[in-house]
Amino acid sequence: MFVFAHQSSLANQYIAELRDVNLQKDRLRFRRNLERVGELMAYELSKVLPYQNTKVETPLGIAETQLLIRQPVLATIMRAGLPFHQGFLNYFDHADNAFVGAYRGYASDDDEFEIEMDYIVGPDLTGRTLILVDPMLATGRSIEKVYHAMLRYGIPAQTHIAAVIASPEGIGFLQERLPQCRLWLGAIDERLNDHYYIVPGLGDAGDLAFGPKV
Ligand SMILES: O=P(O)(O)OC[C@H]1O[C@H](OP(=O)(O)OP(=O)(O)O)[C@H](O)[C@@H]1O
Ligand SMILES: O=c1cc[nH]c(=O)[nH]1
Ligand SMILES: [Mg+2]
Repeated sequence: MFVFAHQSSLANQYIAELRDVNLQKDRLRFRRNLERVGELMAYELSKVLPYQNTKVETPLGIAETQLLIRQPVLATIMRAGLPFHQGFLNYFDHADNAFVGAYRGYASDDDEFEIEMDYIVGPDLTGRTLILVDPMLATGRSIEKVYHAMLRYGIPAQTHIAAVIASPEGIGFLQERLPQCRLWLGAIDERLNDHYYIVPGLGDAGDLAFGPKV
């Protein structure tokens, strides 16, 4: 498991700004910070992907380098995942992409919910590197449901899960249910509250990025 908060870097400043209740009023900055964390996390993740030796022709000769054998598939969950996804896509700029519409559906007045999923589109995943990106890993139920739904497009060679803020409960859930997936996290917080929100977390990432919904 990789965690930005376990080492010193600028990523922690961007995450601090995402959490800051005053800076959150600036939606553009909130979205851009999700994107910036996505960019930095994409770079860290790129270090464990397979590369091949390659030659590139310059105006003056031939340079030897290593390039990714194949670009990954980036998959995200709307809404909050969109700016984070864009950060990954800025760096994996030739990636293929998948999008999923999934959200917490509340049946009644209580806090219990089912993950509703009503839109999914993606490329053939057979043998690919799949990176599931969603800024909030709370209970882990959204990611788990989306991972299984994605398998209709084929079995990936490896799967990475990227989140900005995670709860210990969500991490434990995914480690039990999806032990084959590698986790890339910005920070691990204290706990979930009674509404299954991460504490201290940052609040509702989708609303902060795009505005309240009814
Ligand atoms: O780990 P979980 O308990 O499943 O919760 C995490 C989910 O909650 C958020 O989305 P939300 O349902 O708020 O939708 P939104 O992005 O449209 O606001 C977040 O982006 C995750 O998808
Ligand atoms: O803390 C949380 C949990 C789920 N979704 C969010 O946006 N925040
Ligand atoms: Mg939300």
